[in-house]
Amino acid sequence: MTSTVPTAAHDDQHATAADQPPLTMFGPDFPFAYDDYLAHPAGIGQVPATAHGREVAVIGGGLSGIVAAHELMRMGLRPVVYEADRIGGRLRTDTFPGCPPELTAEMGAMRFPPSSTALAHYIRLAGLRTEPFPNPLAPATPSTVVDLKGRAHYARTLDDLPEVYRTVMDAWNTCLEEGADFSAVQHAIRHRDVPRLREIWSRLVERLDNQTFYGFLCDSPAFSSFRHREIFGQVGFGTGGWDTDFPNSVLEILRVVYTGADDDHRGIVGGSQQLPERLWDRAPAKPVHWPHGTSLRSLHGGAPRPAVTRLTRTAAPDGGTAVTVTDASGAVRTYPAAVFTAQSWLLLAKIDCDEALLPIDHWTAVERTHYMQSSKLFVPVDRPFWRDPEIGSDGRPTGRDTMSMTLTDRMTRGTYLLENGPDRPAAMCLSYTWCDDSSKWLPLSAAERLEVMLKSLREIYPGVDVRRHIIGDPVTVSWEDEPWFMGAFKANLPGHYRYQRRLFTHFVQDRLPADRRGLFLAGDDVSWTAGWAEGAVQTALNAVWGVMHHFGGATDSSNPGPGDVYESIEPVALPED
Ligand SMILES: Cc1cc2nc3c(=O)[nH]c(=O)nc-3n(C[C@H](O)[C@H](O)[C@H](O)COP(=O)(O)OP(=O)(O)OC[C@H]3O[C@@H](n4cnc5c(N)ncnc54)[C@H](O)[C@@H]3O)c2cc1C
Repeated sequence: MTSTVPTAAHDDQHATAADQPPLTMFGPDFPFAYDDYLAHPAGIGQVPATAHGREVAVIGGGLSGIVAAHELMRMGLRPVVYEADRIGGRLRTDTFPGCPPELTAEMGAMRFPPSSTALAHYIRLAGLRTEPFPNPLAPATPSTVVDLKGRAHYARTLDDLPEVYRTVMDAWNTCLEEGADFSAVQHAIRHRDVPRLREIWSRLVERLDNQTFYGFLCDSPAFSSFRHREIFGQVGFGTGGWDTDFPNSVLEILRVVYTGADDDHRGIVGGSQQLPERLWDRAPAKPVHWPHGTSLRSLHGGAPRPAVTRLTRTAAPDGGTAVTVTDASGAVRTYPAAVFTAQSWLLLAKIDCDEALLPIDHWTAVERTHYMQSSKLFVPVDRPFWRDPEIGSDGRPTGRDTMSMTLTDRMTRGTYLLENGPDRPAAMCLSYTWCDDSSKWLPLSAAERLEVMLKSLREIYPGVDVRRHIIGDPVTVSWEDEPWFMGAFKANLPGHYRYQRRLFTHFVQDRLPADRRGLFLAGDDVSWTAGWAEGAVQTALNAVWGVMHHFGGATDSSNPGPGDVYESIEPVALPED
C-alpha cells in the first residue's frame, strides 16, 4: 500500500539519528525478528529425514507462496505449487505491447521501504538491485505538484509549499504523539524492546480497535480544523493521500507509520515480479535431500499446477486428517499439509471448500476480511519530457519542470513519472487510486480511463500535451475486478482486531482440534501489515514453521522460530464478551 504529509516532512520531524538502530517492520503486534531468524547460520529449522520428499500443497504462486515453497524445498520437503494466474501474484510487472521490454509497469507493488527487512533478505537472495522510487517530494523526485481545489503548488521540497502544509504536518505529528505514543513505540521498535513495545501496543489496541482513522484525527485538538483534516486527507503522509483510508481502523495506519513502511521507498530495477520468478528458478546452495541444482521450477517440470477448485479434509493413513486438493485440470491429490496464500475471500467464492477446513471462528474472520480496491493505469511515452524546462507566457524558462510527480484531488489522485534514462522511452503511471477513487474507474475501459486522466492533467498542466508523447496502448488494472484476487489488499475496519488475530495466529495449531490442523493460512491478508510485501513474507515464514512443526520438525535452539517463542510475544487477546 502506499500513500503525503510528504516523506521529507515526516523524516524531518522524527529525524533518524545516525547512531540509532534502524526502523524495521518488527511488530508491533507480533514482535518477532524475522530478519535475524533468516540470517542465522543455523537456518530456520528442519524436518525429520523420514519426512524428506513428502509433498506439501502450496496454493498461490505469489510472493508468499513462492517464499514458503522455497523454504519448504530447502528443508527437504516437496512443495507442490498451484497458481491460477501467473507466478508473482500482486508483484505483477507488465510490459507495453509493441514497446521495448525494459519499459515496465508495476501493476501491484512498486515501492518498498528499507524497513521491510525480511523482504530484503529475499531481494538479496534473488540478486536484484533496488533504486530510489520517485515519490512525492522524495529526494529522487525532480519536482512535485500538489493540486488541490483547483490550485496547483510546485515544490522541490516541503519548504516550497504554502505554510498550511507544514501546519498540517505538525498537526499529524502532534496527533500521533499525543494519541498513539509515537516516539515511544518507534524507540521500542528500533531497540527491539519487546516488553515495552507490548506494553504500549496492548494498551493502544484496547483503546483504539474501535476507532476509525478519521475519528482518531477528529479526537485530536491538533486536528480541530476541518480544512486541515481535508488537506491531510488529500495529501496524506509518506507517499500520497490517505483519505480513502479514513473509514479503516486507525490501528492499520499506526502500524504503517510506526514501522516506517511509507518512508524512503525503493523500486526493484527491472520490476518486482522478478523476485518470485527468480526464487522459482533458484537452486539453493546446500539442498537438503534434493540433488544439487534442484529448484522449484525443476520440481514442477517447469510450470506450477493450475488453479485450485476444491479443498476438502480427508482421512490420512496415520489416522489424522489430510487436505485433498482438486485443481482446474480435474486432478485430485491428497497432502499431509497445505499452505493457502491466496486472498482469503477466494475460499468463500472461487474454491469449493469443506467447512471442516477451518474452525468456525476462523471462517467468521475470513468472511469479515475487508479489502481495499485499487486501480492503476500506465502509458508508455517517448522520453522523460517532464524534465523539459517549462516555458512561461513571456517565452522564457520559468525555472520549473514541464511536469511533475502530481498529487491532486481530481480523479487521477497520484501521477508518477518513471524514467529509464534521458531520451529513453519512459512510463507514466497516470493514476494510482484506492477505494472509492478506484471504484470510480471500475466501469471504464482503459481507453475511457485514459481520456478522463488526460483531461484531469490538462486542467493542472494546460500547456502540456501529454498525448503527443504517448507511444503505445495503456495498461490498466482494477484489483477488485481480478478474479483471482477480488481486492487489492486487506484493511481492517474498526472492531476487526480479533478477526485479524485469529487469521495471523492460525499457524500455531497445537491448541486447535486435531481434525482442524494441517492447513496453514499465509499471505498479505493474513499479515498485520497488508499492502506491504513484508507481511506476505513474514506470514509465509510462519506457515513454514507450522508445516515443519506438523511434520515433527524443529528449529535449532540457537535460532527459535515464530512458533517457538509464540507464547512470549503473542498478539494481545481482546475479550470476546
Ligand atoms: C495495487 C497494489 C499496490 C501495492 N503496493 C505495494 C508496495 O508499494 N509495496 C509493498 O511492499 N507492497 C505493496 N503491495 C502489496 C504486495 O503486492 C503484496 O503484499 C504481495 O504481493 C502479496 O503476496 P501474496 O503472495 O500474499 O499474495 P498474492 O500476490 O495475491 O498471491 C496469491 C496468488 O494466489 C493465486 N491464486 C488465487 N486463487 C488461486 C487458486 N484458486 N488456485 C491457485 N492459485 C490461486 C493468485 O493468482 C496469486 O498469484 C501492493 C499491492 C497492490 C494490489
